[in-house]
Amino acid sequence: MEKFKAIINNQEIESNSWLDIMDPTTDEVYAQVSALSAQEIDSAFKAAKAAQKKWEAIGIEKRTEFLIRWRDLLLKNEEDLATTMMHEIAKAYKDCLTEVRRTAEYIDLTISEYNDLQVLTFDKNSKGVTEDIVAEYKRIAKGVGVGISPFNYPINLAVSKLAPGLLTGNTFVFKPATQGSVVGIKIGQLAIEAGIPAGVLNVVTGRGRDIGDVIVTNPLIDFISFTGSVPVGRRLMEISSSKDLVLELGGKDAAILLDEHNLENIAKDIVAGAFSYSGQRCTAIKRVITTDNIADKITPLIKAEVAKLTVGLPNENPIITPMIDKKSADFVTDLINDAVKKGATLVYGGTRDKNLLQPTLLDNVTVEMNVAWEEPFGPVLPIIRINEIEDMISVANKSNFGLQTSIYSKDVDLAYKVAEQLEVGTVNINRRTQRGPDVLPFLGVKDSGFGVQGIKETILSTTRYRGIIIKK
Ligand SMILES: NC(=O)C1=CN([C@@H]2O[C@H](COP(=O)(O)OP(=O)(O)OC[C@H]3O[C@@H](n4cnc5c(N)ncnc54)[C@H](OP(=O)(O)O)[C@@H]3O)[C@@H](O)[C@H]2O)C=CC1
Ligand SMILES: O=C(O)[C@H](O)COP(=O)(O)O
Repeated sequence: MEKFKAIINNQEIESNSWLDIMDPTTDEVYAQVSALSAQEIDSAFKAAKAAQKKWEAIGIEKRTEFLIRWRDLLLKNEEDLATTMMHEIAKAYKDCLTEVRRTAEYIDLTISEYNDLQVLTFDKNSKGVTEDIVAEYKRIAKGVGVGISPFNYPINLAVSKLAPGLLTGNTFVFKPATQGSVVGIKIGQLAIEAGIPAGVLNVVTGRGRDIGDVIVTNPLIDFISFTGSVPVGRRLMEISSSKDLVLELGGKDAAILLDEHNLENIAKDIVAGAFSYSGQRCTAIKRVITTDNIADKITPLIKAEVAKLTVGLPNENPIITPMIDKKSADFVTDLINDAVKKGATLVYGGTRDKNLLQPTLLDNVTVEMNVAWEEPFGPVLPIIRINEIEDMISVANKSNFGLQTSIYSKDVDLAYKVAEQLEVGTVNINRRTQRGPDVLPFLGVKDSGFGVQGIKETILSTTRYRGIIIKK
């Protein structure tokens, strides 16, 4: 079995302990990665700190060249990266390839967005300035960043933190999810191959519950970008040494249907939004809210679409693949059982072979059922019947999450009015919930997050103004 070593200061670390990386499809150990000690993690921060000023000083043109070389290497190695990802997280191979390509595009867009950033200047002719001064405000690096990514997009949600921060002159200690660590180490190896200097990108591996506190309490941290679950996000807020945090956490995105227009296409959109990568996406549609009349019409259409979903192993490129682990699959099964026990109608699915769950559709879900509120992060979609728009908004807003919502209606003005009342980061009218296009700001409110991601926003959150004012 192959072993992959963590990378600190561009050196592979000869650690004494190893962490098993499972293949969720076979439930066998696929590889091992270093399980770093507290001392080794501390040395990663020292390396990042030592490298930062020099990395910033080499200038934007040089850093852009390094990033382009890194992007080229990601693409050159896309098959290997996609295959690794497929084994680590059981995502369909073609979706893994798409993720690598989306990541390469993310780097290109980061470079072009950075070029569009304006330097702020003021002088005695500027509004509100009475002194004879010339003032210039440039964005500069914050310093040493921590990037912590989740399992479900191991390349994209890593590079979307790292690329903007690296481009602007920061250095990083990057901790990939355990399932996703081999890919995390591989992108670190490719950064070395791209010539990115020692200490600029350090990849530390180990179980989050063992090394997480050690990472986030290091005194050398200037900012943290985390994507993952709510409990870990909350812990970071409590204990991190830096309070400069961007947190992208879970979601319970609703699709609210206001009328009967275009139901066949909406059913297709909802199913794509709910079930891709087996629902293991923060932006997946995780509940449908609509009236009795509309539900009577759309439920059979959604059922027909769900029945078409392909189910199988990731190398066969289906939509539904085995869930990331048994604990997660058990959680979804419990949600389904709880709902059925309390009177929900099992319209489709509900069966399971180990971690491979059939896509499951539940109708007549009520607010007493856990599946109405919990984030399953798995292939189950509840339909909640509510007849008044005010009550739909109220149930949508009662969730502790506030990531995104979809509203489907032929009356865009009405949909817009509803959108204005929803407590979420983003509302999509007549489109499914999703993160892209990546140039858009991406944010959650309430338990769904803190701060904003997206290409420009990440450039902003990994930099600060430095003002220089000259009195004439
Ligand atoms: N809003 C968004 O953009 C997104 C949100 N998510 C959310 O993430 C969750 C699923 O991802 P999952 O990977 O299971 O999330 P986790 O919160 O379990 O893990 C996320 C990352 O945090 C690490 N971690 C675990 N414990 C700690 C700790 N105490 N301190 C610091 N880091 C720690 C994990 O490492 P390890 O794997 O070693 O435990 C992993 O790298 C869902 O709730 C989902 O909604 C996912 C994607 C996008
Ligand atoms: O991690 C996630 O779930 C993503 O941020 C969602 O991205 P997507 O909407 O592009 O799948």
